[in-house]
Amino acid sequence: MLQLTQSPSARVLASLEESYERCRQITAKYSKTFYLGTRLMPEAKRRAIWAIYVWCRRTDELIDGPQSEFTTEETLDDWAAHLESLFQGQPLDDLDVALVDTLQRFPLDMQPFCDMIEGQRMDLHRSRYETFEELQLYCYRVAGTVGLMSTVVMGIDPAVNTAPWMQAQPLPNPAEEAIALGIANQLTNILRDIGEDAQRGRIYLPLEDLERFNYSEQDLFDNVIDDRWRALMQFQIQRAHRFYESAESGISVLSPDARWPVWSALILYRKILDVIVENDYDVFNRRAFVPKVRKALCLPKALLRARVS
Ligand SMILES: CC(C)=CCC/C(C)=C/CC/C(C)=C/CC/C(C)=C/[C@@H]1[C@@H](COP(=O)(O)OP(=O)(O)O)[C@]1(C)CC/C=C(\C)CC/C=C(\C)CCC=C(C)C
Ligand SMILES: Nc1ncnc2c1ncn2[C@@H]1O[C@H](COP(=O)(O)OP(=O)(O)OP(=O)(O)O)[C@@H](O)[C@H]1O
Ligand SMILES: [Mn+2]
Repeated sequence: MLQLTQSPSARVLASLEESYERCRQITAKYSKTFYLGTRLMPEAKRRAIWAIYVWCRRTDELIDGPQSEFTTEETLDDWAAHLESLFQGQPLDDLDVALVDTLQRFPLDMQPFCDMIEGQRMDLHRSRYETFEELQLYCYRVAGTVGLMSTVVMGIDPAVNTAPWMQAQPLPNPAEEAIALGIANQLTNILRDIGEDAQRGRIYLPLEDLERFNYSEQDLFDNVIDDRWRALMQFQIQRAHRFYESAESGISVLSPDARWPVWSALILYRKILDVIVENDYDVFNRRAFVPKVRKALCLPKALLRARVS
């Protein structure tokens, strides 16, 4: 049984190897898609992504996990203080050891980590979003931030800037594209989990969109699947596709050894949208997931995209 919550104690912390190994196991257990993506990366980068994954997962679990009923503003303040300690090079528990090492190896900025904690704070206070603009801020905080963190680890291809007249230019920074991919993933995640979230009284779909399609909150809680719902879902799915599209050009700026992993994660996570359509938009009674074999079949396509673009 993997444990995500740990209390600091006076005992000796895990070794670096043990800590990274636990991060690997947790990533493998919690996210088949992203774990698969990391398996395609060189060792040093994949280990760093596992360490970041675990910190993100632990942050998410404060709000979504089994202990979440005990999470308050203060819990998140403590978690932010814990984060500062990590950035000062001080691990407080076994899982921190890998992240502190990662922070020493890669020039990660603390801001996206803080922003993610603020995203979780939004979940503490609200269960509705009036407009897409409000939802987009939430998506940036809980997922766009992951794009920013991951980009630092994956690195930028120095060859992108090799023309003589460009030599004085700084390396390009595909931050917007990285954020767009995070938002696309989060929108997908929201669509997949509509039923589950409704059971917790949560609606992430912007209320302005529900209104536009003349579909009420009560319809959603009653799991009504009709033409209004299908049209509303098509609209949401199209929006997510647009974010995936705007992320694509950023991948060719990344270090070549990161392109296949990111294309794979993009294609596989995006496929969840296709499965929702195949399930006739029933996100209430069926969980949209991409079967293992179908995932494997996508990998050559991702490799091709990574090579040609
Ligand atoms: C292959 C690769 C680089 C992956 C990055 C893996 C990573 C560090 C993921 C962290 C995920 C995490 C636990 C975030 C906490 C908040 C949260 C839960 C966000 C949702 C993830 C869903 O994960 P999952 O399907 O396991 O969720 P369930 O528990 O099943 O509900 C999110 C949907 C956000 C994921 C966002 C990303 C992975 C960012 C993607 C962007 C990049 C990798 C940047 C690429 C760069 C350019 C230039 C395009
Ligand atoms: N149809 C399903 N019904 C119920 N539970 C499922 C179903 N499909 C998957 N699960 C379980 O739900 C959890 C999350 O499923 P999911 O398909 O999202 O896998 P994942 O590991 O999170 O991968 P991904 O990164 O692709 O989201 C997994 O533990 C999985 O065993
Ligand atoms: Mn998942």
